[in-house]
Amino acid sequence: MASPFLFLIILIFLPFLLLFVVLIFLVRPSPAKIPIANRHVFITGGSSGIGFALALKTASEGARVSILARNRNKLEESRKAILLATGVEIGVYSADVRDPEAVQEVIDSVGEIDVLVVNHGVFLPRELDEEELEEVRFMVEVNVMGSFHVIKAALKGMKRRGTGRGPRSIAIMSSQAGQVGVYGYTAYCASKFALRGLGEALQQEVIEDDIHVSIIFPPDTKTPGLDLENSLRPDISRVIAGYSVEMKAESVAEKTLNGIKSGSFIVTCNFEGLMLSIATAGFSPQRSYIMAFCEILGASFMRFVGLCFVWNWYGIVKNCTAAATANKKIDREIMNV
Ligand SMILES: NC(=O)C1=CN([C@@H]2O[C@H](COP(=O)(O)OP(=O)(O)OC[C@H]3O[C@@H](n4cnc5c(N)ncnc54)[C@H](OP(=O)(O)O)[C@@H]3O)[C@@H](O)[C@H]2O)C=CC1
Ligand SMILES: CCCCCCCCCCCCCCCC(=O)[C@@H](N)CO
Repeated sequence: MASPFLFLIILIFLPFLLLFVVLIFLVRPSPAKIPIANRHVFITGGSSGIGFALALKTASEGARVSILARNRNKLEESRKAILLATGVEIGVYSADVRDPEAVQEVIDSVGEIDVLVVNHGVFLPRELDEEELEEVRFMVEVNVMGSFHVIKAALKGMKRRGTGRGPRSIAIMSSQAGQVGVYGYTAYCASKFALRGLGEALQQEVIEDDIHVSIIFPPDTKTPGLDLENSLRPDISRVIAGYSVEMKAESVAEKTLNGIKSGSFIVTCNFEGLMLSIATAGFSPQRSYIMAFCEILGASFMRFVGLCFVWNWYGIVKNCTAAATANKKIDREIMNV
């Protein structure tokens, strides 16, 4: 006869077990695997940082790779570097993603795309009050409209419903600043949050074409873009972003590629990112019943953790602002003497 203790254990775990079984049947879309070898991968912003690391990685895994960016010299350098490292010749194309015709022309010229990586992006962190509207418009136009131009230009060719070409992927580079509002990033956060909405809606529209959307949420990543950003960044932004560990571009590229291959909708890059994805799961599609299980069990606890972080960040904002005001006062006193 089973002991009462065993009975109790079963009783406690039964609901979890049931939930798990339900989730196996509930999660949508159904699992998908995206092959990379011998397929055409098209990467915007592939001449620098994360995009370059991804171009290198996909080329070394046997994909045909094309990259798009503005600066021809950087494109050429990337082509040479990848040829040297892998022996693979990639295609390089110069266009500004803000120019829909130029983007369309490039995409029409490269042939069928199997994996589209919308990775280009610009970031100029500054308090909104200090930022020119021109800079806000620049970030929104490149990060949001630029992504629309690229996706729209590629979509018709990628769709071709029922052509038996195998599953295709559209991967979009957001940021942890697309999951969390961060001081000094009003425009950038707006642009990166926007990409999530774009991706969630788009996945419903393209699922029947066997196209699988992934959104990647990296933390600070060591790239030329970050070096430039660091020269502008308000201190408070630096402190808040510092709560998520900085990564190397190669590691982010590796996470990105694994996410694409497994057809994951939300792709996280480090531990903090994984926690953020549980805290912000919302109504996003989820293929993995294991992740769905973690999201359900983690939801309320992660909300509590999130509130603790927010408490801490508001404290930082208060202290830094008080310190800055005090400094100004001292400056004024010194000057008055
Ligand atoms: N580095 C980081 O800390 C993080 C970055 N991200 C995101 O990852 C992506 C890549 O970032 P990262 O590697 O750091 O960036 P980099 O600044 O190192 O590279 C940006 C790439 O995008 C291209 N690009 C920029 N503007 C345009 C444009 N108007 N038209 C076409 N191409 C353009 C650049 O080439 P060119 O200038 O020649 O056009 C370059 O190839 C971005 O979307 C960024 O928001 C997300 C989280 C963290
Ligand atoms: C246990 C739960 C942990 C939660 C930790 C939360 C940390 C949030 C940090 C947000 C970081 C935003 C980085 C933006 C990087 C980026 O996109 C730029 N480098 C480009 O501008």
